[in-house]
Amino acid sequence: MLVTGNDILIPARAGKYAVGAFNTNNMEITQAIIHTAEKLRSPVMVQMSEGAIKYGGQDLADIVIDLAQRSTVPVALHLDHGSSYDSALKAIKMGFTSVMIDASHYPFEENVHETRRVVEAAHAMGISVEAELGRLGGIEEHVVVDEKDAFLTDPEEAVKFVEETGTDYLAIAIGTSHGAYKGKGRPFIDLARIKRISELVSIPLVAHGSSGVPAELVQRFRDAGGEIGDAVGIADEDLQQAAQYGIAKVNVDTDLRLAMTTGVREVLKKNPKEFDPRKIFGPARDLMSQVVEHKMRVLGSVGKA
Ligand SMILES: O=C(COP(=O)(O)O)N(O)CCCCO
Ligand code: NA
Ligand SMILES: [Zn+2]
Repeated sequence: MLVTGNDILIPARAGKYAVGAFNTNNMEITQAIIHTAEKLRSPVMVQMSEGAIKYGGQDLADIVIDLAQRSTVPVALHLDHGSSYDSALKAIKMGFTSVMIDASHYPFEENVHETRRVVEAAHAMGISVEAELGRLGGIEEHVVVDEKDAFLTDPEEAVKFVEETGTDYLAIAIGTSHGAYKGKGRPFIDLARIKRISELVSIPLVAHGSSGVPAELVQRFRDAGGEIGDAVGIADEDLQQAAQYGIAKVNVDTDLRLAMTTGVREVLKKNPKEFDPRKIFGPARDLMSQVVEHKMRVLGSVGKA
């Protein structure tokens, strides 16, 4: 069934598990996400960035909405990194049941103002909202500690932000970053900060930049002809700990991108004569389903639907 983000995330925070929010850009990715959620009896959030909306438009949104409506588990369609009030309202008109307004790059007051506008409009239409406080990722090792703190979400400021905006869930900057290169060795994620924020803020918390970038997938990508540097992601154990500390939504895009591309590359490399789209995209869909399954097991959402 198609539900709002609150319907999925409030129980997740209360139950100390997290729910995967997986980015989609086509039918196969959407099927891998929702069919795996049904197989595992897991709630799930399917998200589209503004780039995905540009790429697939209402056609793609309708694929998600139709699968969600027919699904036997709760599914929300979420706008990822909405950049403006207009973008959020457009997504709601397209049938999205959850929208992010990401005004985290503005000064605090402007972030509050922009977020509150979206919250008022979305709530008037029964849609739930994600906002962001703090600067996500891209924190390099060379950044000295206090500068590093300048990026990460301040717990006391988070309390004020949630009170002043009425946002339903909050994306916090905890050291993670988007993409395949999240640091060296075991990338930094500030579990102590998550715990502190969760003690002060009772709404569901969101972790962006949480792909695991598993080494075996990276190697398969390379072996199939892909080129990628020393890619590394967030450790499964760290995400499990974060879910104990109030993280209820975990964003995953890079792992699905790597899985789809690896699946396609392997077929094309192995069978240069192949040109049946079902034989090219089918294995990619299967590999993405494996990635989604692993993540749901790590986050603890299996059987929660
Ligand atoms: O937080 C994330 C996903 O992070 P990750 O790149 O770790 O999958 N997203 O919001 C998805 C869009 C960013 C481009 O990947
Ligand atoms: Na988001
Ligand atoms: Zn993100």
